[in-house]
Amino acid sequence: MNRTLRIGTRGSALALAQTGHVADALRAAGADVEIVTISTPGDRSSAPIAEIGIGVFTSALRDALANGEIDVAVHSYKDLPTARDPRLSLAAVPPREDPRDALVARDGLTLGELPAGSRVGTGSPRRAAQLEALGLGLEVVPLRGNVDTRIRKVRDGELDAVVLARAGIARLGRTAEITETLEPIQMLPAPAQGALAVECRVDDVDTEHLLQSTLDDSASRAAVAAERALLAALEAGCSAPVGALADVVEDLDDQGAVVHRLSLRGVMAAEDGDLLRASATGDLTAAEELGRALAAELLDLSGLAAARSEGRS
Ligand SMILES: NCc1[nH]cc(CCC(=O)O)c1CC(=O)O
Repeated sequence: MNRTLRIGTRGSALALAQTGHVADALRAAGADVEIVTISTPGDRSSAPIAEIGIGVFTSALRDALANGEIDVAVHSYKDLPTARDPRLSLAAVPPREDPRDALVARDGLTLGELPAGSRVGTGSPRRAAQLEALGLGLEVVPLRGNVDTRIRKVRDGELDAVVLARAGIARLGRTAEITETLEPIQMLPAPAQGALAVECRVDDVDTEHLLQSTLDDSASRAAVAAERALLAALEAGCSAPVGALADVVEDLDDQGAVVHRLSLRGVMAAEDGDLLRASATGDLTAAEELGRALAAELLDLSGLAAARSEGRS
């Protein structure tokens, strides 16, 4: 291809870092690329995400792509709405970063070392619900802003700790500031956390092929597909309290041969704030079915939980 690919990105340090990696990989494959920064309403507002809605970071980028202002859009996958955009093709899911959440706390402390009453910042209902369920007596404080702003609140002494996606901190080269990486058993990440979504126009088959062959990682794509199908089936949107994580695991088939399968875990907050958990394993080629099946199981559990709390009252 001898045209220059215009890659659109948000202007935050995190977005520029992750788009830079995508651009480098495309250049290494011989493509001619240029980066175009697009400002989104999500970048201009400081209201809680739950109020301004899912898609605030991504729809301006998607419109610019559909209109032909750019040829490729790079998103944090977890910020995308679950509904497909018929104008666009999800051409590549690059190898996923560590999907876990991370704690940045004062004085090098871990979650378990934070004294009761410590103020822990997060704007995410998913993180808040899971922090509260740990029973450590932590005070969860609402928080928004970019990675730098959030970490600064700990440095300034305004908060004792913040919880962030490890991937975001890593992409900014600041992993030294992490005081604990949270295990999924305590804190399941957001569906698709740590993954990127690289889109092009649905009719731009040359670009689609280039992105797919240069960037796509099938294991990351399958894992994220399962997590997102679970989220979509729970109709929860980005900031609702749903966590999910799929891992590719080795299993044995009927003949005793090693096969790769998907192991999916999910968590959801019931109405009374209790956490409901479920897990299941399925074929790599049926990721979305696995996600939907686990969502159905969580919905059954939430029905049982609701009936139980009614019985109590
Ligand atoms: N909601 C904002 C957002 N979108 C993507 C990331 C981090 C990188 C990623 O998960 O890919 C973050 C920051 C955070 O949750 O701490």
